Amino acid sequence: MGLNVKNISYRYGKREIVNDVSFVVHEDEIITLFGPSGVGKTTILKMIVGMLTPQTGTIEFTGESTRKNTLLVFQDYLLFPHMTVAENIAFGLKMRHVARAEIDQRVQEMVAEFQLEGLEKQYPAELSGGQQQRVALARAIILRPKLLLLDEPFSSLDSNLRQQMYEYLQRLQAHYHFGVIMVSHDQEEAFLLSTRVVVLANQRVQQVASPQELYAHPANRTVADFLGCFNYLTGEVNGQTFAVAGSQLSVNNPGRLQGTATLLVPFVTQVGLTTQGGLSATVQQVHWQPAGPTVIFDVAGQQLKLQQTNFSRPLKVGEQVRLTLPAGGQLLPCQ
Ligand SMILES: Nc1ncnc2c1ncn2[C@@H]1O[C@H](COP(=O)(O)OP(=O)(O)OP(=O)(O)O)[C@@H](O)[C@H]1O
Repeated sequence: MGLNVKNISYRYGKREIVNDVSFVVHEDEIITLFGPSGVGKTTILKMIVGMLTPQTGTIEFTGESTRKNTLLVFQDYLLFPHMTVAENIAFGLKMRHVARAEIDQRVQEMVAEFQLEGLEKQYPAELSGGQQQRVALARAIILRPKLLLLDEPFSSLDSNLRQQMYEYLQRLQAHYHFGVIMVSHDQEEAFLLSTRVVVLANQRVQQVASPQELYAHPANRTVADFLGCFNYLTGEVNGQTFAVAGSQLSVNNPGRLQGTATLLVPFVTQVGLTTQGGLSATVQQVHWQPAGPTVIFDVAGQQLKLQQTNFSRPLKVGEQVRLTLPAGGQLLPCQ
């Protein structure tokens, strides 16, 4: 089961929303469409379920997935206000004329899965946001979708309830086996839940990668900026070395880069202190945090922020240090 989205484009009137977007969803994956507001994430979901037709490109369902067993759950739940919890959950099966006894048994299964016991006869207005969200998911999962599309499903929930919903989603996915395409602009959520993330910006797919890969190797400056967790050190490339502030660093030079370039240094890079060589820096600020201090260095006028967990000794504001960065850092063209 899965999905193959190939080169789709969509315009509202003359306004281009998405252009040449491609990605695949494999069996049992959680894919997140991740990008700034208005980039076209909901538009892509609507094309997948057939509410909109792409002006170019194709959307192919593979394996057991079909458009019929693909369900879209909207951000605002859209529960029927005049129906009880049990009636809301049963609704889709009723529409499919499933036998009463089977409906009752499957509703009970969903009520148990989503811990909605005792709420079966309540109306949506009598439920908390988290309970409403569970009913909305139960109402979709009872139909045994092969692909579940979730449009910012957890955005209205506080962080504790979100954590609970993540657990529900992962547990249910493992139990009932369906692929998920989720829309989010919450990075923590996208990274925590997704097998792969589709990063969208400027009408296009910028990168499709696992959270780990995105973090280690953002494809370009747009992705790095959107992730927002990198320093950019500008210097000069010479072969496999990179000179910044009079220090030579070993880098992962893709070969085509020469001259001025930017070294990506993730905030969480673990650096060492040395007395010889390394990168010369001045400690500008030190902020205590439970997982280790965040230290801001000045590197010849460029700022380097590191969320370090294991400096070999406490650092003092104003002191000069020499830092050893891990070899093989990623260079991007200078912008
Ligand atoms: N029916 C419509 N007619 C014209 N423009 C529309 C229509 N629906 C959406 N748009 C525009 O298309 C763009 C993409 O909308 P879409 O809802 O797909 O973005 P999104 O990435 O899901 O945004 P958000 O994260 O804010 O939900 C937006 O600029 C929106 O204003």
